[in-house]
Amino acid sequence: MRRPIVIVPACKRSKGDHPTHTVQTKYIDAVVQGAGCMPLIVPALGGQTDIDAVLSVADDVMLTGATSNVDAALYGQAVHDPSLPLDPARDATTLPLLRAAIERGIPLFGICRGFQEINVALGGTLHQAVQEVPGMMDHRDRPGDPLDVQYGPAHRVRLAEGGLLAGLLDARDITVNSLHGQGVALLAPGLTVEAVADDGLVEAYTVDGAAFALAVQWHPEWRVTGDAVSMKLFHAFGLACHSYQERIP
Ligand SMILES: N[C@@H](CCC(=O)NCCCC(=O)O)C(=O)O
Repeated sequence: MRRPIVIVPACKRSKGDHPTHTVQTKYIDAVVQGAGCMPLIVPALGGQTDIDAVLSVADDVMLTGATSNVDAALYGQAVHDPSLPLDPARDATTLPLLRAAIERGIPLFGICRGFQEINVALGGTLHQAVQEVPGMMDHRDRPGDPLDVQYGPAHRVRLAEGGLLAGLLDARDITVNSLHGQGVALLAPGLTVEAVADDGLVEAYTVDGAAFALAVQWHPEWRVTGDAVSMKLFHAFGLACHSYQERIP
């Protein structure tokens, strides 16, 4: 049997003078080495995307992280810091795509920006600058640090008792990396919290009623094969893809 196909929507960003559609290699490698699946990159075509065509070949959808922010207009707010990058082409691709995937029961895995996209797509909102919210930690990385430091352990998250993650990881809490300035403010209806940081920020959730629809604010794709927790997450994700593939001819 062929490997399950994981749809990975790209970011649209300029490389010099040329607009490009890009996905970071670590996400692609994690799908192959962590989940045992075949990634299929989909360009950020926005409204030109034929969602039926894309999902007709999908056994899963994985939404990656990105330095760009989800446009605050999508949850009814003005952009707080206009100096930070946006990616409207990605927003216009991923939000309708993930809604359709959820409606069809296609497994979904969101990471960082992907975690934020799902929340916004389903009616939630974001803190645009978590570090400016009284009582909240600064969840950002320092771009000048070496990557090993940026993606290194940053803070504890407490896993929801009886939740998917607590069962999957057989743990009450784990330490995660942290590279985000935005975060969940209002959790969308139909999402169940799976993990929270010590400052109360939601760090993971699942979509109610879905066979597998998990989103995490941290980065389990980072050097996935060297991290037991990350491998458990991607292995579970891969099993969900195989189950979906076997269920749908
Ligand atoms: N821009 C959002 C999301 C942050 C995010 O996805 N960070 C990771 C970027 C690099 C990578 O993909 O590893 C925010 O700041 O909250």
